[in-house]
Amino acid sequence: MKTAPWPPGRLEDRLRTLAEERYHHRHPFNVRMHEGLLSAEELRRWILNRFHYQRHIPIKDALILAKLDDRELRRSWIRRIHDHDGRPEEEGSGGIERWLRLGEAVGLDRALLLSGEGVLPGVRFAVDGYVNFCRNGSPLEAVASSLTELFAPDLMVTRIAAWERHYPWIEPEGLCYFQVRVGQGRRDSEEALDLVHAWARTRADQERVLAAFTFKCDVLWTLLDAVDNAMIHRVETLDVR
Ligand SMILES: O=C(O)c1cc(C(=O)O)c2c(n1)C(=O)C(=O)c1cc(C(=O)O)[nH]c1-2
Repeated sequence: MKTAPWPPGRLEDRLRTLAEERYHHRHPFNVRMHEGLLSAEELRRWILNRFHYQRHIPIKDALILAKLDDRELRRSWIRRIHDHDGRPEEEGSGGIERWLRLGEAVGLDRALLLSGEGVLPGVRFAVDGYVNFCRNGSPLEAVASSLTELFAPDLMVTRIAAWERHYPWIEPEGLCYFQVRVGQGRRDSEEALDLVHAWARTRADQERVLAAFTFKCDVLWTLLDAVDNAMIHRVETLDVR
């Protein structure tokens, strides 16, 4: 006998329960960040390594775009690439540019971020894992893996407040990436959730959604593990002090 699909709302409840356990807001590195316990060196290392994630987001979105066979859907999804890469007619726009400015706000040269030097092996593996998951997965799985963004805006609001309070040495323009992303993240994750609700018609599909979401939580967690462990073992891949 085939297992019946969960009723509407149940899938979302399951996602929220999973996030409560596994989303990276619970990672010890984020907890210490919000408590104001990170050194300048630790924050810089996070920003440098997270840039590796940021610059791959439009690449994975281009892979998803290529899987969408509907013109309206492609028209909507392509906005994500513009949001990160910026539009040619708006020089200096886009999330990647704002992240480079975040780097500058903590004293990291943009040339260093762009060089990729100092990106930890664990971060490279985690980001490769995410990009390849979207390359090889079904449209449903690839879109579902972006659903962690349902929980990113609240985390960013906490992060902005924590940075203003505990790390006043960071130039305020550095926060711009997060201030802009809060709204974009809410809109993008609601769009992704609507697609997932429309596409996941069977219990097996719904289970695939949860598996994709869990995988993505693990990507984000592993990225922070790598950054955190570099501190503990003082891996001197790069002096970013
Ligand atoms: O700082 C964060 O905690 C955080 C989390 C996430 C997320 O949960 O995937 C994203 C972002 N930031 C982000 O800035 C971003 O552009 C983004 C895109 C995506 C995605 O999977 O498509 N996630 C996230």
